[in-house]
Amino acid sequence: MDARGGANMAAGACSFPARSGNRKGSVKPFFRDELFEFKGIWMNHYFTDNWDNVQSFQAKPDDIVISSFPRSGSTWTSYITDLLCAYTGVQHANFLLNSPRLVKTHLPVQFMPKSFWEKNCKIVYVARNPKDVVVSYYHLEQTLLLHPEPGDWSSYFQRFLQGKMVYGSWFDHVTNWWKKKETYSNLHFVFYEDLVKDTKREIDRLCSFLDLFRSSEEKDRIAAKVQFDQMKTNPSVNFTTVSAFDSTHDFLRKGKVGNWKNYFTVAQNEEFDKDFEKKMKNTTLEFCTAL
Ligand SMILES: Nc1ncnc2c1ncn2[C@@H]1O[C@H](COP(=O)(O)OS(=O)(=O)O)[C@@H](OP(=O)(O)O)[C@H]1O
Repeated sequence: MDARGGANMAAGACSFPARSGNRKGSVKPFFRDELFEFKGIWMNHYFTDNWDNVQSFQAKPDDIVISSFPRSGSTWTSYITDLLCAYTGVQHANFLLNSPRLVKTHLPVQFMPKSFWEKNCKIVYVARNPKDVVVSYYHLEQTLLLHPEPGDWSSYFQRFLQGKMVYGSWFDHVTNWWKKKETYSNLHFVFYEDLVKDTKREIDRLCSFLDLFRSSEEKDRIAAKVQFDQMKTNPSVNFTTVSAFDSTHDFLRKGKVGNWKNYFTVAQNEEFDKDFEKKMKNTTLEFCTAL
């Protein structure tokens, strides 16, 4: 979980859950860590060793949380939100202040520190077609050295369906966050595919949710600044250069809807669709997985 910036923007960036990659005397700064079941969710130690601090995190009422299952567009949404909170065409003094804090997390809803609920913080949840998520996650895990070895594509695909991923099952993650909307109104869903299709409209919606008033010109400037090609060349949001990554894959990789079609076999697609239908049958959340 990163506070003020998932997009590593202004002051006060911190990571949550946060800890050093140098665990239990390991000489390597980062190392591949195995999955284990943690309170019913597959996790790795990198994200759980700091658990008491995570759970006792003290939220402030104006904190803005950006939550998602990994690889769903959270960096993009964090960057947009960060610019919306800070941007007036030129960087003004507030840009250097620590409020509001942006807190980026991939925690399943049941793991969220209770302080966020008590303070009624605004939470933006980003969701993406799981077929693109699994492909994107597969590439990330090849390069992000603190995650478990991804193995080959077909076994990774099976693990995704079984929910044996860092942060658990995509299906549970998304549907449980969606269910939270029934009892918590300060929760806004953003869909990656909508952001790709019409960034400006999603920025408008974010502004309404966050009670931010930005001129049309400001929103246009932000929409241009957060396009994939712009972000890819921006080291503060394309984290490929940080030391936990080897440099063979890009953190901001393709930025496309439907890239899964280059990886799924016909049989995998059929298996996925069947599983999707079964696991999503009790939720009102609708997804188009054919895109
Ligand atoms: N501006 C913009 N336009 C389109 N797509 C974008 C953009 N910014 C990030 N991305 C894509 O989002 C994917 C990464 O998601 P996350 O930021 O949630 O990843 S992470 O969990 O924090 O590692 C990852 O998807 P893939 O390219 O499919 O791997 C990023 O490229």
